[in-house]
Amino acid sequence: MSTTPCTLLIAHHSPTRSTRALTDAVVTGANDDAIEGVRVEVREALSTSADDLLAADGYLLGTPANFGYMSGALKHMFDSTFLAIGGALDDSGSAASTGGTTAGRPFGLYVHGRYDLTGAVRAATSIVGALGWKQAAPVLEVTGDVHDAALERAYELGATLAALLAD
Ligand SMILES: Cc1cc2nc3c(=O)[nH]c(=O)nc-3n(C[C@H](O)[C@H](O)[C@H](O)COP(=O)(O)O)c2cc1C
Repeated sequence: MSTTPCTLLIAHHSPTRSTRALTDAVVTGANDDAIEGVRVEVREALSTSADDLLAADGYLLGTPANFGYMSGALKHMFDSTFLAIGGALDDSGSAASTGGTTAGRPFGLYVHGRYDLTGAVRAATSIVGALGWKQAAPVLEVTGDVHDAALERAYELGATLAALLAD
């Protein structure tokens, strides 16, 4: 008898060497040989669709901090899918808390920047909070050059989310 593997979707915007190195480490960790029964899907945020998000059981989101916010690419992903994946707006047009389609699914987040990640982390966690996603690991915040310690933490983040879905 075969069982359908859970899917971990890694949706990221990694336009530079620093962000790409973190994403590569996250992906490698998620594919750790010790973790079985999880399919890892990697998508550029700009080409991540609502169907991709709906089909996943958990999420890893990666973005640089740009102008005090998440990248435009990750923002675009949420702008273009939010309502289709269970999000809702209140009467003022603000994101409203919802128990929609993807509510309860686990997520992890990694953010790279040069000096201040606050706004990017707050924006991303606020949106997925409105979707009802559950934070499954501390946000990985990396400021400045990406050294081995950060890459190890990125690997651990990927492995943590994948292991959670394998359980
Ligand atoms: C237009 C622009 C805006 C940026 N805004 C921020 C920011 O608000 N906070 C921050 O920590 N870094 C900021 N950065 C730095 C980027 O986050 C950083 O370039 C990115 O994570 C990639 O890292 P790297 O340049 O070391 O490869 C910005 C960079 C650019 C080009």
